[in-house]
Amino acid sequence: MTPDYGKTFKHWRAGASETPDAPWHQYTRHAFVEGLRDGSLPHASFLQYLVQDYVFLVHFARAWSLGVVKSEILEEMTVCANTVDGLVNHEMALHVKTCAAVGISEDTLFNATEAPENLAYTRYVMDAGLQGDFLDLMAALAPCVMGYGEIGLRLKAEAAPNTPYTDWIDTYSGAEYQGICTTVGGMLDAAVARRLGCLDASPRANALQARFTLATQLEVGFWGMGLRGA
Ligand SMILES: Cc1ncc(CN)c(N)n1
Repeated sequence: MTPDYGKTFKHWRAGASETPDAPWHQYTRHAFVEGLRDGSLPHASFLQYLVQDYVFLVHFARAWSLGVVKSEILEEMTVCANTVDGLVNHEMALHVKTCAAVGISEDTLFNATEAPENLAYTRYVMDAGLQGDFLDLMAALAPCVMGYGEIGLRLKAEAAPNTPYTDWIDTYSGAEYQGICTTVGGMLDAAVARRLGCLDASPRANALQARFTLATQLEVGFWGMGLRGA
């Protein structure tokens, strides 16, 4: 079942599910994800993904901070600031703890060299926010937030009992992360209504959908990097 993260996400998700190659499906059902689910993902692949993902989250926290800058009202600012807190102080704790257990320090994580797929994704999102307005930024950020929420919930329900990746699954299916998805989804609906009225009828609908779909494709590339090795 698709989680309810608001009607804007539902609309964009549908838009990324209708094209022949269905980027949303490729993202949320990627072989990397299925490897987390059934436990077949090699641990070395998981670790090198986590190292890249730590750096990814540093840049995503920067992009959500840009959301504070581009907010028009305090409620938007609050959600963006709380999301930065969630990324930096909670989600990244998974990466730090898992990597520390195999001797990878936080310093090593912070200074890791970015893989091209990582660089492309994070800088695309940052550029969407710098070049565009709050909604351009949110359309590029939404697949990251909600996609992992959707994946986390599905894997929580479907994971093999002996998968070694339960910490990862619990992080993204847990109340804290799910709360962020729901709150961001609600804020997004209000932000769209405030700026565009009805999303469907807006002349910006296609451009925003294109941003969401491209960010989804960049998520697919990120999983691919994880499987291949950075
Ligand atoms: C690449 C990627 N996309 C999304 C998430 C979830 N915040 C993440 N940690 N990494």
